Amino acid sequence: MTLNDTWAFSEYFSQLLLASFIFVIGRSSQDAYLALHKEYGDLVRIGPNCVSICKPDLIPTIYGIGKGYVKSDFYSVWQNIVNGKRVASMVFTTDEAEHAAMKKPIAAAYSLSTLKEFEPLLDSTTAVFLSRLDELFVDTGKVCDLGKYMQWYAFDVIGELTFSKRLGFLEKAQDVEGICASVGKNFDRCSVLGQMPWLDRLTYKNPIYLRYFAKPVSNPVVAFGQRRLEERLNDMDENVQPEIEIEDPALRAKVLHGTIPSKPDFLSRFLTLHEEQPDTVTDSRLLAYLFMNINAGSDTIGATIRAVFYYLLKNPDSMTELVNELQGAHKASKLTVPLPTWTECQNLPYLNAVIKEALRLNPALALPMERIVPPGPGLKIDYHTFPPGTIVGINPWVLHRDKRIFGEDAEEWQPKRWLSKDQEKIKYMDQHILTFGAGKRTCLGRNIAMLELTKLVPALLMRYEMRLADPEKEWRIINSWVVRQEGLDVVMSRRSG
Ligand code: HEM
Repeated sequence: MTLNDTWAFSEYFSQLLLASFIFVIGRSSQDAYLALHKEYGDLVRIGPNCVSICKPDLIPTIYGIGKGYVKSDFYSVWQNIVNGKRVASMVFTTDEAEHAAMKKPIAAAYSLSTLKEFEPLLDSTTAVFLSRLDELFVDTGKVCDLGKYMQWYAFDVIGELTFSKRLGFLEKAQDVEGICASVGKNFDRCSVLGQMPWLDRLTYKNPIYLRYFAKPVSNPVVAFGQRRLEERLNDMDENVQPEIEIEDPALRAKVLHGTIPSKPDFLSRFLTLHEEQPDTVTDSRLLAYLFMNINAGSDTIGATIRAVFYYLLKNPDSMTELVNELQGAHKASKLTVPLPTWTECQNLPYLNAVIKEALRLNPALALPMERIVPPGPGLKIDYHTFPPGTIVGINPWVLHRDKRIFGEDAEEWQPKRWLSKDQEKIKYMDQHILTFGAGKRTCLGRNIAMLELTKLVPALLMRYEMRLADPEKEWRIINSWVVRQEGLDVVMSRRSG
């Protein structure tokens, strides 16, 4: 079959079946996209006006700054409704001017230099996490659904960073106010509607529905942020998370209680901006910032930590190599236990390679990141020209398995690829990592994510030996744009020495 034939075939296929809609409803679209690209090549038409692209060297063209490719209506579907009006968070606005206005005041709060200030907040939640794992699983020998706890950890961290309070997931060992379920439902619904945005305009964003039936705040996650905001404004911050007994004094010393006004959490930063620039940081934008943190910074982190541990547990050699590195560093007084510092963690090559490999094989957002071809000559790839208005996107899950970029073992877990002596090769691979997006719309929370991942993995591995409860069992991946993996059941014990 020639490229023209395959293109025609996939065109026919997409028209007939509305391919992307069907893949996404099936919840395993990452496999469907991979299979289609293997069969039909670099360009696969997945909807009447939509093309999935998997080809090296195209990231700068589609996502590069100043190239004019804007986000498609896939993103509009995720915009929330507050009091009958659309309120887009930064992730989901398709309007570049609005995006710039939203980003400018808050960008510094997410910068690398601010990171250090977040460490005590992060350590506080990690101390609670370890203490809960000790109590609930190590002391009892019960099997731990580590995936579930990792998601709760991620929620509590973002609560601690945003509101200076853990949201109580770990303390209560439950989904507080059903917020995980709400975030999950929102991903489930919007990932499907995003394939046919007109369906969203016809239903949830229909003016009649909005006028007569919609709740004042459409999304429970926004309502959740609103309640936390009101608590802060009414000085009702304390005592939200139940106090738990923490036996280990080294962990107890790290746990922060209640709100100290000088603590640099996101909410206090946003409130200061709200006071200083009320016309820019309006009431609704303030809520959008809170929603953005909870929505963008919880499930994505949970999915990535789960992947790190899944691959380590499935690859015992890799686990041993990492534990040896950590123990060696600890013996040389270069790694603090129970909670290592960010600076220490950055100096551990195998740890960083493991995290990079998990981010490559398991990008937390696994659908094409859709952009619209701008006015002008169109997008020319090989002998195809896609006219302005065509929706194009690269799916990180597929690109990260491309052998032309990552080599013959592209589909395998191989952290050592990141430790190659060939710096050019590493640079080329790095240029093709899309886990955090690319260009102007790159993930704003990337530094926080790396801080969280890089500190948590050694903290857990220095404390516990872990094994899969059933080594033969595979996890289940549910793809609702964010990938949610189920079935990471582990048995854990305290590591000796
Ligand atoms: C491992 C964790 C994370 C992953 C894999 C991830 C991934 C991504 C990706 C792929 C995008 C771009 C989406 C697109 O262009 O379609 C994005 C955007 C964004 N992310 Fe993250 N993210 C993570 C953690 C976080 C955290 C912790 C926060 C905040 C606390 C955050 C906040 C944002 C924001 C605000 C944007 C929009 C940026 C913009 O449009 O300017 N993310 N993220």
